[in-house]
Amino acid sequence: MTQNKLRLGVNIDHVATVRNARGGAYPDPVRAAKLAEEAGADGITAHLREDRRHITDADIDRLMEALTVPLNFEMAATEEMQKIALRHKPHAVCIVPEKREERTTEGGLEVAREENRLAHYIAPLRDAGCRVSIFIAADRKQIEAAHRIGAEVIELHTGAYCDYHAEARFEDRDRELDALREMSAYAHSLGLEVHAGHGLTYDTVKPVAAFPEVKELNIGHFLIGEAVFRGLTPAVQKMRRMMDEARER
Ligand SMILES: CC(=O)[C@@H](O)[C@H](O)COP(=O)(O)O
Ligand SMILES: NCC(=O)COP(=O)(O)O
Repeated sequence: MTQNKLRLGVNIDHVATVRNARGGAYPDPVRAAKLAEEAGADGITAHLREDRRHITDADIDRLMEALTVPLNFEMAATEEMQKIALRHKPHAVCIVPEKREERTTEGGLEVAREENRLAHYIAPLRDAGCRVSIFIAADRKQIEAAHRIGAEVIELHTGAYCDYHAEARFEDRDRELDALREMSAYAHSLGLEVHAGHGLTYDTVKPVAAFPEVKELNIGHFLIGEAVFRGLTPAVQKMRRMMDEARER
């Protein structure tokens, strides 16, 4: 493994979405996580939403038992989630914004306006040995605030970049990509580890994977969708390959 290798975190939330459509145990997100591991994922990401619309508490218990790669536990900055994280002490905790009525995570966390609260919130997680990551927009003000509160990692929200690509709004897409590039370099210069994710696909992954400061991409919804057509193992393997190709250039 080279030092500049880009890690792939596979988010298995939407295996749970399909399972929950019928209320049973199938398909099992933990089985998907193990397959993703075997296919080359360097980590697994799961988002325990406050409304438990996909991943459940029992899924987190089982992932902690079953995984041999690190778990990146995404959660809102609530007291309930902090207790759960402190009970499990996953490798990484990624603090994300959550709105009950949203369809998916719409934006980045507002760190600058909540600096004091978030600094106190993440301190026990850090003390427990979790790497604390903050999911934010490519915005200098938010990056600086994440740095000041003591986060070790930021994850840049790539959703707008991917949406603009899908809508063929290429000027807007390229502007977003420039902001992601510039802010990855800036966050890295402050000593933050830089991750990125949300909405990435085979069509959008390479430009982001090519940023030398980015250490990890977290990708879920597209891979689970693609698994319907080609199977999860080939879907993950192809993403892994594309990330490596982008990095070699
Ligand atoms: C924070 C984030 O980007 C992921 O958690 C992703 O959004 C999957 O969860 P949802 O699809 O429920 O937003
Ligand atoms: N943090 C981003 C993530 O985990 C995956 O997002 P998506 O690929 O499911 O949109």
